[in-house]
Amino acid sequence: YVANGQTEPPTIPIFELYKNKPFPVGEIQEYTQDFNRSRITNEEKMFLDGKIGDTGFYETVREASEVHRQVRSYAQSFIKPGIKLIDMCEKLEEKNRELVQERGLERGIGFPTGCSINEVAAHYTPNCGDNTVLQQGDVCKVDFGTQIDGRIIDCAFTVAFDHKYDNLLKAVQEATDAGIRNAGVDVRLCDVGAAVEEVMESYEVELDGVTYPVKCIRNLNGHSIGQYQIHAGQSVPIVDNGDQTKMLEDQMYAIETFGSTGRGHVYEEGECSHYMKNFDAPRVPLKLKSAKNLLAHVNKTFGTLAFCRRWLERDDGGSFTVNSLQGKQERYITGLKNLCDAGIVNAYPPLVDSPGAYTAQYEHTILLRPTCKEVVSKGTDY
Ligand SMILES: O=S(=O)(c1cccs1)N(Cc1ccc(F)cc1)Cc1ncn[nH]1
Ligand SMILES: [Mn+2]
Ligand SMILES: [Mn+2]
Repeated sequence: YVANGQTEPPTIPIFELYKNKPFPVGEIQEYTQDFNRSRITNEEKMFLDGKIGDTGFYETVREASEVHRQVRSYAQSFIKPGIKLIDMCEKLEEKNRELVQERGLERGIGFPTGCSINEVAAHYTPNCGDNTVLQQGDVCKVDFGTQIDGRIIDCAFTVAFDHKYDNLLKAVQEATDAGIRNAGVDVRLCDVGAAVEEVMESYEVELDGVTYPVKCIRNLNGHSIGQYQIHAGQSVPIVDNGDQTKMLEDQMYAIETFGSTGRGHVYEEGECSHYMKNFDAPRVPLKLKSAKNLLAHVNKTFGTLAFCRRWLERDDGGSFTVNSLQGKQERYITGLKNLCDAGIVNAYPPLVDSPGAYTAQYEHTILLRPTCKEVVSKGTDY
């Protein structure tokens, strides 16, 4: 059937769906603290906002957000115990490509589909050959991105099938919402962290007879987002870390919080799947032919967007070897290590709390517009 023009499951690209209509506006929040913003009049704020609007920036971000909402709604219908994580990611990514009407670097997937499980908090997506299956008792963080013109929507939610985790998920959803409410132009980053921490640590969760306080994972944070740059330099803490840096007007932010029943601290651990070119990569001469070929492929296919090993094996993958006798996997592993050692590509290994811990995440992308705060990725689900 068709609901407001879209099929079920969704198959019509969002651009087509809104052919001559404006894309849906995100959730609008007024700024609470009006620090030195009173230095500019409302007329000036509206003028600035209108100028940005005229560039098409808001329409671009709102289109990508609607793609994200429809992709995650479809994903929520098939993310069930027994599904192979690799199939889950590929099905979600295929729909993401379809609804954004993928076109090279102009529009497509923003970064790898994270599906980190239990004590793994972030940056896990299966590499080829990983046959991990989602289980009934798992807590899975689904974190994926959609980008148009390099404007990346970074938005994530947690899936758990056992209601024993309800309080953990509620703590994190409320903490992320508190972070979003406290964000604003000229707001100090540490004050956002403090607001998150206060909400998160007001929750506890009872699992199998043991009661755990929900802890913020203090070394994970949200971040500013730039064009084709998922992390644009500012980190938004989820605890009060004393960072007096102020949030910026006209800046996009990912506000994400993580709750844990474990240490509340993650380490980089396990096989890496997530990689991304250093935004300010040095131009160094490469000796290895496979590295040279791989870098050419990365520049063409991903640019400065994050990618994962699985995507290097997609049939549009270039030829990274001198001899094609090597299997697909070996073809790029050596080259990839060479690019990382040369400081051209950074590796982002899984971020893991203590064994037996359960971690949850919620994340939205927000715009600090001159006139208001817009939670562009807000949906009816979260
Ligand atoms: O942890 S981050 O590296 C970070 C750096 C400084 C502050 S937050 N990171 C950005 C990123 C890095 C590599 C990726 F492949 C994808 C994303 C946050 C994030 N991961 C998923 N969603 N949001
Ligand atoms: Mn994310
Ligand atoms: Mn993020």
